[in-house]
Amino acid sequence: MILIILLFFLSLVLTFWLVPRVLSRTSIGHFLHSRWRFIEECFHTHQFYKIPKFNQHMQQNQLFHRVVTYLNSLPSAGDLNSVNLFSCNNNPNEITLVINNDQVFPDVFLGSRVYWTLDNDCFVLKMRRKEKRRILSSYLQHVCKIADEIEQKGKEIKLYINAENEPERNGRWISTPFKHPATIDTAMIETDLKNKVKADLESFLKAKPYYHRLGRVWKRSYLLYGPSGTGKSSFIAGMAKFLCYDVYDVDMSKVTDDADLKLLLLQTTCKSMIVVEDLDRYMLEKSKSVSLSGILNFMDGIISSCGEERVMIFTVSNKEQVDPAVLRPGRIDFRIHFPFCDFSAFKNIANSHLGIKEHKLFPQVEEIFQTGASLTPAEIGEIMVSNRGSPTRALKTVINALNTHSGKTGTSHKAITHDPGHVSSGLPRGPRNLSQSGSIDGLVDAPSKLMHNGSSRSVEVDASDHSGTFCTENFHTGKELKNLYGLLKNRSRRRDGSVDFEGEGKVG
Ligand SMILES: Nc1ncnc2c1ncn2[C@@H]1O[C@H](COP(=O)(O)OP(=O)(O)OP(=O)(O)O)[C@@H](O)[C@H]1O
Ligand SMILES: [Mg+2]
Repeated sequence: MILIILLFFLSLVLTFWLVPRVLSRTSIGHFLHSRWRFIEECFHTHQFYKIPKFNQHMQQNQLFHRVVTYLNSLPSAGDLNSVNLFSCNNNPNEITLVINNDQVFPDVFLGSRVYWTLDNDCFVLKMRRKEKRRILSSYLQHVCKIADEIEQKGKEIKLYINAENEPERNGRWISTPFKHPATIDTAMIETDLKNKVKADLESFLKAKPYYHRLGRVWKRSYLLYGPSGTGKSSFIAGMAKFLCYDVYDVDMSKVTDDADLKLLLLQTTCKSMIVVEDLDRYMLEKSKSVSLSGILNFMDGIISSCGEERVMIFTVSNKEQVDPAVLRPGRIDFRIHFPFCDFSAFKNIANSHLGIKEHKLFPQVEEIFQTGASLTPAEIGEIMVSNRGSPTRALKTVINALNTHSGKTGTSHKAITHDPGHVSSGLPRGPRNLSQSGSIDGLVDAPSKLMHNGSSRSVEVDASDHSGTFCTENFHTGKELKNLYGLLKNRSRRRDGSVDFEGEGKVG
């Protein structure tokens, strides 16, 4: 009796556990499954649609390529018995999978099963006749949409800059591949804020029907504001890469008049990012060639409806200096503040640049931050890059630089905010005297040590002249000298009181 019960249980286990597992993990299961599908399909009549690679004039059929991209993206692509694998010259790491002539590629859409086969240079789509009305058109739209999204993600981004307005030039934009290494994730702003921006961009990408239902142009505008060197331009690069949009960087100094600005906009493409940097500074210029009304129309005028799916980005140091009409919703939809570094931002930079999460000097750094001292992410990053061989030396250099900012008066830059008079009176955030101690001042001091070395000018900065903690660096190129100049310029901008000291990053 016991034996019978045991045998019964054994047969149950075999039937319901072992057999399905064996079948699902071996080719027997696959074979039986496909035979069953074949038999099932025999009871239906089918409709066939051909998608040839070329038309009668031997021009490429874009739908054919979209189908290739789409089929490649399906998870079932890997289940086929045999496929051809290709990689292209442009990107050898990208493997493309192309089905064989004799392969059947199944797909499911809205609960219906469809089949793709490749017949020489022609895809054949097979679906049940009774279902074609319900799914054919929406299925093909789905194929195109997915393929376009994939292509958009994989495409090489381009940076366009507006050239001088010369009659013989064909178009106003010159392009170059955009290879900026920054991403939204590498930006030195709060993680929450990064996630908000990503979510906002993602929802914008999907919002075409929504915008159209409202009768609005499908575009979104961002204002990035904050002092120089806080990472605004790098963030723009990250946003462009996130969207996979080409970037049109408008150099306002090359725009000849309002009409020229309109023309530039007309010559941009959809799915692009239009960037105008330092708008506040441009608007303060006395002899500017574009009027306020020209800028307002560019941002949200009738002309902005020529071309869709565009993101516009404007950067300013001080948004208070910008006409409120420029900042109204529609012209600016999302504001991102780029503040000076606080201790938490400092720790992120130390982690990314030096690979340290903790250090015995951190409490000292924190203490100085609490006095209100701070540097821009660019300044801290630069010190860390220069001293990356020694975290201790890097941190000591940061401490020196922070002390130089706040130590002597104990006044924070936040305190200065409310008293613009102080800003121009040369208090802590102003440019430091060349003879002051501190590593960055060491850099500033460098021009006095310019050395002529053949055709290249070499600037040697000697640590021992100052705090003794500064990393010795040689500056050989004009670009590096320009960086030095940039640091000087950053300081003098702060003296102008043109920066916005609002404290923590926030979304407007
Ligand atoms: N995540 C980062 N980590 C380290 N350095 C960074 C980071 N982001 C930007 N930087 C550096 O900081 C410097 C300033 O960045 P960026 O040019 O983006 O600032 P900005 O706010 O646009 O300045 P400006 O207003 O002067 O144009 C650059 O040299 C850049 O390489
Ligand atoms: Mg910038």
